[in-house]
Amino acid sequence: MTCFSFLFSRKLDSSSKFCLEVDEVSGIHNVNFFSYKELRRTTDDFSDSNKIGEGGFGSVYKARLKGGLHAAVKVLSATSSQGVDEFVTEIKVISKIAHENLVKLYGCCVEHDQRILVYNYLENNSLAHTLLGKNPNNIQFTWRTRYRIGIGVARGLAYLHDAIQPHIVHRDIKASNILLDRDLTPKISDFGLAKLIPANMTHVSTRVAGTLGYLAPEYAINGRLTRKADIYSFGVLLAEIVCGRNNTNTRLPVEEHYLLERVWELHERRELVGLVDASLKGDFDAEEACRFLKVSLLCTQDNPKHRPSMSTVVKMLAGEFRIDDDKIKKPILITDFMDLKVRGPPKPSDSKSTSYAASSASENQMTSNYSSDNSASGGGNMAFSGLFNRST
Ligand SMILES: Nc1ncnc2c1ncn2[C@@H]1O[C@H](COP(=O)(O)OP(=O)(O)OP(=O)(O)O)[C@@H](O)[C@H]1O
Repeated sequence: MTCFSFLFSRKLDSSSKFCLEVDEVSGIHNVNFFSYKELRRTTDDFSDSNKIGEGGFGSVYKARLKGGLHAAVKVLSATSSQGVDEFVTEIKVISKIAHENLVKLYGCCVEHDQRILVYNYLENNSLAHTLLGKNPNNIQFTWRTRYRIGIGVARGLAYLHDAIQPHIVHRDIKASNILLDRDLTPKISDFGLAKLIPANMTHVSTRVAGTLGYLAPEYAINGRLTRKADIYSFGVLLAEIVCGRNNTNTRLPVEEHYLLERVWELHERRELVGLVDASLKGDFDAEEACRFLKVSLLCTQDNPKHRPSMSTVVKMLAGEFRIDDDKIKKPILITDFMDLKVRGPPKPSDSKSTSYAASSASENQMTSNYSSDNSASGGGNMAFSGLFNRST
């Protein structure tokens, strides 16, 4: 990891007083530690004017560090649905790796009951806010930009999945976890749910967590986590990037609610080009755009073994690996075998914690509350940390 020691007050070592305070970070090395005082000062006492976002973890503030570097400071809130485990996972995973398409962790703060993460500041927010949301900076997502974003995210994931040992499964690939820097280079963020898969293992069994709409059905049902779960989520995200809409949008006519279903229908009719974001006004490379949508279908195939690896996806997107149309079958949606029902229409005031019930053909049942992901989804995306009764 790059050392930013000129910016930071201390690093964790055996003499650090923080070691005594926090069992949970023992075993974490080479992480820069900020003092709470310093972060308070650089965010102007966590002022509202410096607040740049809010997620499941807590609030995010813009800070100006010593030396003038900007940072995003994520403060774990006491009421966060995410906890100390995810805080520690995030530090352990991201502090050891570096790639152009992954967010960079500058360090953290662990003092008394404060848990804070400090990242490089990314000027252009997330794809959920910009491409799929209100787009306050009025970013122009030309076809070239979308192409670069799609391939960039694929490269970041290929690095996590194939280039490093143990492999890392991110588990929460979605539009709000893809941040954009000044040049609109995509950076995968939010490693709090990530899992390491040692080389000698094909999967790990784990509590199911992720975001509905992006969640690979086989993982949601049996908790067997492989890299293919991320590949499924990437396929959903890729379709969103090309089409400029959320994977689920219940404000659209009923036949258009689910983006993947639309992609499949138009693929069968050989009319994929009709799905490309209308805001491009036809100014795109049709061959590339259709190729991207076909990759999206391949990534979301029912049988995880039929989904290409991320390294192959990178080559397919770049046109260096031929896509065999015969291999593209109907993608699988979680709604295909889980009868997900909203108990009553979500009210605007319910936007942070709407209860959802799920019943499925199997014995599995989601037992958690869900919270809505972002307003642009038309109530479709539900972020959750779902617990399934399962026998794995
Ligand atoms: N490194 C960063 N640079 C700039 N803005 C950031 C950075 N990290 C987060 N943000 C902003 O803060 C918001 C909240 O981020 P956070 O990762 O906490 O939650 P989220 O991914 O939006 O939602 P969830 O926690 O439910 O997955 C983001 O949408 C983004 O606007």
